[in-house]
Amino acid sequence: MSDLLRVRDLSTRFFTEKGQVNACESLNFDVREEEVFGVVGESGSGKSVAALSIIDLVESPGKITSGEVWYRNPTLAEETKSDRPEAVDGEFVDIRQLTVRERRALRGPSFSMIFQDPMSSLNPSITVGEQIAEAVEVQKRARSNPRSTRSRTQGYGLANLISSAVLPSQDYVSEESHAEAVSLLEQVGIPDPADRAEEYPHQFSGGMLQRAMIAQALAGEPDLLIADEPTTALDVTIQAQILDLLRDLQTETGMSIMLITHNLGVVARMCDRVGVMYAGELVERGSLEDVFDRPVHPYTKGLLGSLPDLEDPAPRLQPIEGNVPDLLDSEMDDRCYFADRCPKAMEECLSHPSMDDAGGSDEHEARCVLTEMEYDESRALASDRFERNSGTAETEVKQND
Ligand SMILES: Nc1ncnc2c1ncn2[C@@H]1O[C@H](COP(=O)(O)OP(=O)(O)OP(=O)(O)O)[C@@H](O)[C@H]1O
Ligand code: NI
Repeated sequence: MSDLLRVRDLSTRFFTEKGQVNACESLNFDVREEEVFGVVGESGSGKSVAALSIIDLVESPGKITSGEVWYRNPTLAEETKSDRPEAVDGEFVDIRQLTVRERRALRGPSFSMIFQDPMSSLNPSITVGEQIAEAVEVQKRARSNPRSTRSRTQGYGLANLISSAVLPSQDYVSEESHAEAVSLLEQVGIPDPADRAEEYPHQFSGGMLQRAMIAQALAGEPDLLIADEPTTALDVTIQAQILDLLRDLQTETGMSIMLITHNLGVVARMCDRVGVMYAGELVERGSLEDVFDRPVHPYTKGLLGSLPDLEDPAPRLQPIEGNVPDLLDSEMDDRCYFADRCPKAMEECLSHPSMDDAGGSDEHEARCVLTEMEYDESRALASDRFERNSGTAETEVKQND
């Protein structure tokens, strides 16, 4: 399969009172068409910020500070080529070079996102059917417009304007959109969809709400669905049902899914390829088999640790001693961020390891010196030695400032 998305050197920072937080540091990865790409890592490793950065939903004090997000869309590429050739590479468009409006217009028909908490996407005071019908309506305006992207922006803006300011939303949703909403509810496995469409979110169970949110996200027929811990809040049986649903929908629609999760059982069950994040960076990526059966990075190995049984949907990441650093730029030394927790840290780990980023989506890569050398016990960093070293490094940084 060819790539749908090529993320290059994407960095996102939060400018806080404590200082600059490097939440995502020069991310490089591809998402192929029709695949499920998993992103795993401990809490605070930057998974959600990475997702939000792709669809341009990072909020202040956060800011995308660099990088490119190349999205394969021949129509958009054709439209963009004439006035912004530098934003186009063959059938790919760097969405970071589009205007805010243009990027916003891609939400729905190109990218949509679902979250752990369905109520972050659903409005409690509007019936479920109505909300999904609105999403359908927005999409229809976009599609009916021949000059899709730029007009799509206007269509989307207009729909928003009408729904939010001029008319109550119920008035502009056509019968047809309503019928489509019902069929979407049916598609995501909601029984009696016509009746359930008339209900409000609070009348739905957790699993049904999750399905409704998925239906809403599908209304735009997105090329990429980003699912951020979509099943974490659900009990195990419902989790499995929702994951099966996502897998089935992926197959039916041919969309790609970027699945963010703590749960390695979920990754094993769902994903074709995996990226492992640590301290704002991708530290390993490759096919599910590469990463799970032949992990290179000690962090990945640590996560996989004593993973009991991949069939068991419950396993969580194994706790590794120590914590994810808090990603404050001033406190991040120029060395492997995992070194102080790593059982295989060596002298070489006192400089920051690189990862081969030019490699395409077929490559298995890890950000670790162990890709270049065998572990050598005589070069091991004793923990006191390590602390002394990192202390020195920090002092040096401060003196340079
Ligand atoms: N609004 C914000 N202001 C300041 N820092 C933030 C903000 N949002 C996220 N961060 C920081 O960015 C880093 C990455 O956070 P992110 O939410 O992406 O982690 P995550 O891997 O998704 O974790 P979790 O598994 O807990 O959801 C963290 O250090 C977090 O503190
Ligand atoms: Ni998160």
